[in-house]
Amino acid sequence: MTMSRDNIYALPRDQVGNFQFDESVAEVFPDMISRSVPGYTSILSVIEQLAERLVVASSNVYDLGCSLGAATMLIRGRVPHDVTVHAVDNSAAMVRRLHERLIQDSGDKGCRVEVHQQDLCQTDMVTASMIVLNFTLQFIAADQRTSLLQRCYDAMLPGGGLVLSEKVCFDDPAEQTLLSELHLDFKRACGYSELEIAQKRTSLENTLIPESVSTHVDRLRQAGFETVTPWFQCFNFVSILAIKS
Ligand SMILES: C[S@@+](CC[C@H](N)C(=O)[O-])C[C@H]1O[C@@H](n2cnc3c(N)ncnc32)[C@H](O)[C@@H]1O
Ligand SMILES: O=C(O)C(=O)C[C@]1(C(=O)O)C=C[C@@H](O)C=C1
Repeated sequence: MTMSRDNIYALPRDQVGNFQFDESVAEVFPDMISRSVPGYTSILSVIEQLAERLVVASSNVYDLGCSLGAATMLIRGRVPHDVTVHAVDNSAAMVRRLHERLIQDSGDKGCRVEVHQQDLCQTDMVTASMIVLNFTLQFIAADQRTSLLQRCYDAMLPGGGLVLSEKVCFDDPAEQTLLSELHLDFKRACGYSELEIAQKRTSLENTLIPESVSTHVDRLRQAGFETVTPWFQCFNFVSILAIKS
C-alpha cells in the first residue's frame, strides 16, 4: 500500500471544518494514523494474534469502521477458510480503496472478505466469534454506543471476543493534562507542526468524543461481557478486550 505523507493541516485555514473521512484523509490514512495514535501498529499485531485464538470455523468476524482494512487484512490470514470477515465503513473513499486493495491481493491470502459501505449502527451481525472496533466507537454518537455494544454482545458466540480501541479522557484534570501533553509530544516527534496539531484538534473537537476507560468497561460489562480487560494503554489511547463466556 502506498504511504502518502499527511500534510492535510499543514497550511493555515480561515475556517477549520469538522473532521471527515473523505478522499484527502483516505489518501494519507496509513501515515496519518501511525503518526497520530501511539501504539497503533502494536495494537494491530495483537488483533492478528487474537484472531488466531478467538475465531472459530464457520463463524463471522466484523471489522466495524474498517477504514482501509488494516485489521481485516491481518485477520483474514489467521482464521479458518470458511470464516467470513465483514469489513464495514460508511466512507466511500475508504471503501473504494479497500476494494482496490482486495482486488490487488486476489491470491490466496486467507478467508473470504465482504466489504459493506454502510452505517455500522445498521449492520446486521450474527454468529460472530470476533468483533473489532479499532478507534471507531469514538466517532459514534454517544447515545448510540450502548445499543451498538449490546448488538455486538447479542451476535457473539460463547467464547468470542470484542476488541475496543479508543482515545480516552480522564476524570482527574492533572492526569488529563499530562497524558494529552504526552500525546502531543508524540505527534511533534512524528513530525507534525504546532499548526497541524492545532488545526486537527479543532477539526476533531465535535467529531471524536472520548470517554473514560471506566465508562467503556462499565458499558461492556452491562452489555453482558463477562471478562472485560484493558490490555493496552499508551498515554490517552487504550485497547480493551471483552470476552463472552
Ligand atoms: C480511525 S478510523 C478506524 C481505523 C481502522 N479501524 C484501522 O484499524 O485502521 C474510523 C473509521 O470509522 C468510520 N466510521 C465512522 N463512523 C462510522 C459509521 N457510523 N458507520 C461506519 N463507519 C464509520 C470512518 O469512516 C473511519 O474509516
Ligand atoms: O487524536 C488525534 O489527534 C488523532 O489524530 C486521533 C485519530 C484517532 O484516534 O482515530 C483521529 C483521526 C484519525 O483517524 C487518526 C487518528
